[in-house]
Amino acid sequence: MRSQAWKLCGGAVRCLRSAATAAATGGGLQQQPPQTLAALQQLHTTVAAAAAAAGGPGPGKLSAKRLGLADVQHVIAVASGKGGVGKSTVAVNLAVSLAVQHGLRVGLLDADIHGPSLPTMMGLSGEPEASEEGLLLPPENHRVKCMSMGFFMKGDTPVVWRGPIVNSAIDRFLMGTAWGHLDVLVVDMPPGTGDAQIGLGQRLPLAGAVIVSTPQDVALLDARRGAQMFRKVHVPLLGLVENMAYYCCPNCGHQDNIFGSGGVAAAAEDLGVPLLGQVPLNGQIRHQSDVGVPIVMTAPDSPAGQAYSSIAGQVKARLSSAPCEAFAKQPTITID
Ligand SMILES: Nc1ncnc2c1ncn2[C@@H]1O[C@H](COP(=O)(O)OP(=O)(O)OP(=O)(O)O)[C@@H](O)[C@H]1O
Repeated sequence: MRSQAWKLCGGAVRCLRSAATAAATGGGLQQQPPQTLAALQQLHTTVAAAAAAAGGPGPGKLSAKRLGLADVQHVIAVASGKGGVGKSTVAVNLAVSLAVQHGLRVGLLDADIHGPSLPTMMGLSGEPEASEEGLLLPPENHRVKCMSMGFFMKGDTPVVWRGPIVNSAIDRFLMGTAWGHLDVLVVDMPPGTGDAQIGLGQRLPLAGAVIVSTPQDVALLDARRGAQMFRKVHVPLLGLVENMAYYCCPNCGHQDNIFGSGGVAAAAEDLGVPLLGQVPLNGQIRHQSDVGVPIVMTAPDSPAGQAYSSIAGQVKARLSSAPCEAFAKQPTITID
């Protein structure tokens, strides 16, 4: 029974590849709707059937304890209300720090289907292989297993899938990846607080969320909205991270709060959650992301490296104090 399920999943993997290829090479949904939609429909059918064959709750619902997530202890989200505030950079450095500095088994899922930056930031490229059982094998670097739509995209062609199809693809990456035994799976959420993010917050079996913001008022307002969104879907807030908190001139040492100061700490206090850390605005952070070696690997003792390590330590401590929170509510992923 079980092996049949895995074989069905192999079909799902092939379909995901062909759907991604259709989107990348043909310009996506608008140009090639029948192929892309058909591939995703097939993917839907095979994964749902696989769950049913593996003893899951039947077509329509996938238990989070099935398939690739079976041995994942905690899933956490790194989110931001506003785009471009450094959420992915925090997610990557948090994941690598948890693995390299704090000794955990870690995975990183890029849930940003439209702007996947994880392969570049983690120094990975090429299409993932499938396991004998048919699950995607996550490429690994810096001791972190990774999955991203970026692995399946060719060149600079955008993915033009819309809401439900994007949700489907994220669910398949979550369930259809052979994560193996992980202490923590970090999910880099797409930016914003719209339908997609609310849906993800409801569907993912989240143990908690880290919210990233810059100190700027417009970013903070959206960060507060993001925090409330997670509360509404009953996901605990692990804390806030202030990114680009200050700039320290490498020549004279003068420190400047370019985007303002104090706002993220005040928001954390209002929300009753910890301010996990303050990461400086620093050219090395950007450079290391661009070359695929996060700064926690190259300069762990720098102010930025220490900030990421401290954030990771607090997240680890919080997860250790609530070991089964992730699956306590037995979430399900609904396949429409
Ligand atoms: N602390 C920092 N210092 C310097 N550059 C940074 C810092 N944090 C992030 N960056 C840079 O800012 C840019 C945006 O960062 P990132 O992609 O992590 O943001 P994001 O919030 O995930 O964006 P998106 O909304 O597109 O998902 C990147 O070029 C990144 O290298």
